[in-house]
Amino acid sequence: MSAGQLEQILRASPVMPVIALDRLDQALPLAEALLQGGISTLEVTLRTPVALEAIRLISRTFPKVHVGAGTVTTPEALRRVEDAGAAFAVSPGLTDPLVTAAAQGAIPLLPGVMTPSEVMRAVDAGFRFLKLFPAEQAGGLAMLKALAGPFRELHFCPTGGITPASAPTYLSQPNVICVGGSWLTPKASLDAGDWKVIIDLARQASALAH
Ligand SMILES: O=C(O)C(=O)C[C@H](O)[C@H](O)COP(=O)(O)O
Repeated sequence: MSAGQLEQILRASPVMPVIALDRLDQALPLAEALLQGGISTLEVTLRTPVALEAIRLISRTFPKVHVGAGTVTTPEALRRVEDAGAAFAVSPGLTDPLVTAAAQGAIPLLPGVMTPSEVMRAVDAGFRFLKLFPAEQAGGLAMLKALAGPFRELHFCPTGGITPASAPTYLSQPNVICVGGSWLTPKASLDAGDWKVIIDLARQASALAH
């Protein structure tokens, strides 16, 4: 696990698109559209059967893209995404087996937390970059402000319920390194192959200040 590597990846784009791909042929045009719009870090969730192949394809084709794997909940999933070429992994939470697997693995993990005790557990395990998930339900901005008191050295990527309207306020919080969201990749645009919509959404998102 390398915190420096993860920091560089998370700082690369203010918004990390959270992606669920239904078809493998969407992977490359989508990565290209996001890149054209200025977004170079993306999270392909393991929610669909083509996710692993999509990660493999994107990482081989676009060395400049930091392609991460989302919904990594088990050591086995972590090994599989590493083999597929993922640059990092994201989990909605954190378990003891995942802590062990991340420590032994070669790619950094961004674990999910939503309470102070979960934050403390993640810190004990050596993590400094955390995903606040589900961000809005966990208390959103007010929660992040409260966490900044006792946990000064931590950086969060809030994800879950964030919108283009709320993203700038989240990003203005000193303890927010980037935000995650699915709004950059609407299913209808993916299905229609409407890459222009996605380029525009990515342009707007990449123009947001960190
Ligand atoms: O599947 C996972 O592991 C996830 O990471 C969940 C995502 O973070 C949220 O589904 C994104 O939420 P929205 O932006 O509100 O759509």
